[in-house]
Amino acid sequence: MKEEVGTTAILTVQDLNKSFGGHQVLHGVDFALGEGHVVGLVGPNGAGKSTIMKAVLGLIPTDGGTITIGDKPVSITSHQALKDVGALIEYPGIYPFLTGRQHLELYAARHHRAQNITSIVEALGMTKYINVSAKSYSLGMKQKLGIAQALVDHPKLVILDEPMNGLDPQAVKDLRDIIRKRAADGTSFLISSHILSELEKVADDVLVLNHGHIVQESSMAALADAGGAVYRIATADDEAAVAALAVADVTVSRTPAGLILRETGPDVLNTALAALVGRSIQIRSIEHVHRDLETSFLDMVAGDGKEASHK
Ligand SMILES: Nc1ncnc2c1ncn2[C@@H]1O[C@H](COP(=O)(O)OP(=O)(O)OP(=O)(O)O)[C@@H](O)[C@H]1O
Repeated sequence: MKEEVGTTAILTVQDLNKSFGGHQVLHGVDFALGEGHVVGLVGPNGAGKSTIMKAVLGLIPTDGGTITIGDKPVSITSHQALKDVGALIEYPGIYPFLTGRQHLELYAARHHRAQNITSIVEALGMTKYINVSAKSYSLGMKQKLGIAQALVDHPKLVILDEPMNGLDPQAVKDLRDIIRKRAADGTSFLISSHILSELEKVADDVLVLNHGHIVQESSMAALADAGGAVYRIATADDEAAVAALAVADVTVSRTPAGLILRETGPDVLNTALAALVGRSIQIRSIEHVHRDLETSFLDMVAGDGKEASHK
């Protein structure tokens, strides 16, 4: 029978702090992950995503705060709670002379071992090479094996750090289907990814981390609805455009795809266009963009050097 998916927290992180040397990388991080929920952890490079995941897995010492899985604490010296946790952090641990199947046999401890292995191998499309030694695996094949290792034993909590790295589109879809199916059966997921469009398809909630602070914690739907309309403006000279907009008191985020303008008031778009036209800056295109995770994310981490924010 299908397990009932409730709101019980399977993972609770409270006031987590972490420094490396004198550099504090996590500042009072708090969040909870409910049973059957898929939470996306996003943030710029170096924001502290992997550090959170390593702390949750008891792989690194922390500088205060508590981590609880189920009702048991986790720390560098307390790993009992991790029995029911599957994880892929940074790079999959691969032994070149073992076959894929032999790897999975190391991780599949429970009843229905052979059946669990066959099922994850099929779900991730690994059947053709699962009996071949892993030294011949491509980057994507190794990544799939790492994901399979995390999932094969049907853990209650799964932590995946950049799981889509190196996966082809079919494998990305296969992974998405597995995550949604397992979540529907009560498995909880914490997933970091820079591929925000993919994360958006699979996560229920999102945590945005910036410089070690959680700057936003929201359901994916609420995030998409938050704020006003968003426009992407392509100009012939973005640098000059940013300067002209600053003079006009308009805030934009600068991205490789153009300037992202958020409609924070009724006249913002008109003011921006007037400022650009007034300085004879050629406008190549203007597009009303769907307010997705990417635009929300760019707004939230704006002001970090690449983005231009003027008041
Ligand atoms: N072992 C370590 N020793 C010293 N500094 C570290 C160590 N591990 C991480 N850091 C630092 O901690 C900060 C957070 O790193 P972390 O790997 O958690 O970021 P991230 O959000 O996962 O980044 P990315 O998106 O690039 O993977 C960075 O400034 C990083 O240099």
